[in-house]
Amino acid sequence: MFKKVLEYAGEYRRTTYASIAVMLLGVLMSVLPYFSIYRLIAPPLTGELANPGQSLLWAAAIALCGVLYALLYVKGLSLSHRAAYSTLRNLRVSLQGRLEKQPLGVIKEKGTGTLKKMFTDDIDSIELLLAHALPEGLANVAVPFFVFIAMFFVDWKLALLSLCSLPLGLAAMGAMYQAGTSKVGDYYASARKMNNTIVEYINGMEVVKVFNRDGDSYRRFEQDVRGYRDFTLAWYKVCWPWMALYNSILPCVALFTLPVGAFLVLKDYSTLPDLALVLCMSFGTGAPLLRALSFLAAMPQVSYKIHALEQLMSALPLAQTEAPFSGRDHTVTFDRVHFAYREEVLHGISLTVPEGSLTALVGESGSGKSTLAKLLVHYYDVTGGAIRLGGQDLRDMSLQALNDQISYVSQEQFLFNTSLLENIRAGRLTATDEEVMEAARKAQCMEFLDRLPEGIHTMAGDGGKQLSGGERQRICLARAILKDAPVIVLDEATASVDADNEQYIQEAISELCRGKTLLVIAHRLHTIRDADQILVIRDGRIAQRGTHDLLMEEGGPYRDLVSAREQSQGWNRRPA
Ligand SMILES: Nc1ncnc2c1ncn2[C@@H]1O[C@H](COP(=O)(O)OP(=O)(O)OP(=O)(O)O)[C@@H](O)[C@H]1O
Repeated sequence: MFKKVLEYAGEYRRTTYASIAVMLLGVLMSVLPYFSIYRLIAPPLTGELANPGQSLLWAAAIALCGVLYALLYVKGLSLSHRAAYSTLRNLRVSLQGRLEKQPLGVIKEKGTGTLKKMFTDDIDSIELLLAHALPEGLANVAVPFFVFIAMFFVDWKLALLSLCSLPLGLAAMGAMYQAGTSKVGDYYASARKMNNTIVEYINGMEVVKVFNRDGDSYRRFEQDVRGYRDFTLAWYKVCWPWMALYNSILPCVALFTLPVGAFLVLKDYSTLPDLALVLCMSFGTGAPLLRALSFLAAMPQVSYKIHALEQLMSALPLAQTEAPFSGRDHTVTFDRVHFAYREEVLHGISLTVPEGSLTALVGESGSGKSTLAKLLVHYYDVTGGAIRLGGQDLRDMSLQALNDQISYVSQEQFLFNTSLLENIRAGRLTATDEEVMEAARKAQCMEFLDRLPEGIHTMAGDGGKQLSGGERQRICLARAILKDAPVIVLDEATASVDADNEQYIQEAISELCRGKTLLVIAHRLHTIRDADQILVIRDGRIAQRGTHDLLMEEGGPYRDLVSAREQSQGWNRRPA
């Protein structure tokens, strides 16, 4: 466990070792006074006359050790914390680097709560390991270890007696570990669940209020918070008895030494001064052992978190190379593509979107349309087959190279809490203010930007909450227009917007799509009547393909879909 974490210490590994050395000296200073005490009480035991000068010297040594212990302890802690927090920083940067290489879809599935917990709380908990358990724990175990060895040179029988409590204490500690490990998984899972629920509860508050789901939502919240409490208590409950046992047995190094040692002295197997010395040494080891133990209780939890972090870090990265895009054109090809989240949802999809053409995907909810779009923008790796852009497999180019060629306009429109100008500029960071304004104009944003007090310099608010859904959509379209990628993947918004907004959005989309290779997930069928090709997706397979006229004439799933939509929303809309 220490080794794994120390790999991230980098240049601070030496600082960690220095902190261990300083702590070792510190703990030694906390044990030496017991030797001085022995020197103070030894003369009467050996029948020597006490020397006041020497006694004063031993007393001064006790005080000096106390001062040195405090100084070394502070220095050791300052070194260990410097090393620990630098290692935590390295861990966070490394985790971010690994996550960046993993498929975006996989990252999103983990949930904001879980990821936030890993980045903050879980990594923070490793501080206990690096700043305390490693330097303090090690020093507090090492010094008693050497003291026990020294005891053997004094009197091996008495030394053995003072070690007698160790096996009992260690057995109790082992039992605690075993019991704790069996529960820590449940505890950790419940913490993760609670985190995700809290994040979801906060994010979904608006929906909860609108649909009067306060009761339901609160019940789930309450249930997961209660679950966390129950699992935590269950975990503590199995650990507490063993903790109490080893905490009381282990430091009692005089448990056997005092009664049995006195018997040995009476029987002349040992001497009184040796017994006094061994007892002093034993008492000296009690406090460091207790301190070392205080860290042990948390170790199963820390170990579990390190394991979870390792798992996250070692998840398969997205298949990609460093190569730039070198496709011959921007024709998109799906070649017998299979894909599974857990169960397979796409079963051998083959399709071609010729450069400069519009292909529309239609189908019932859950048929696999969004998954196809996400695969094209490489949110996930296909589980079978291949997706090519201009003949080049997506896995044979870097994600950045692919991103330069494709704009994905999804239903989730995320705006950063910065100015609208900067939000649009995110499409092409090198764009001038004039170019951003031009993109905003093309995306029909001026209509609402002119109404805002600070125009395009208005702050978007947390997640773009200052704007209406339609306005947010247009800002995102402006971003895509500015990016000007040759391939556009458009997941049409299902959320209904008012007629004015819809007209603006359709105009922005037309501007964005002019002359591009287009894959559109169409929820409103009237918008794709002029598509070069319409694919009807059903249960992860292509059920029908052709133009609108051809498919209407042919009959089958497409015509059924059109009739169903006609019935539900009317067909008298203007084509895009
Ligand atoms: N992250 C995920 N994890 C597991 N299963 C998923 C995930 N996302 C989608 N699915 C499943 O994959 C199947 C296809 O989903 P997909 O979102 O591609 O359908 P869709 O046709 O785009 O639906 P809609 O029109 O409602 O957006 C569905 O059965 C869905 O439940």
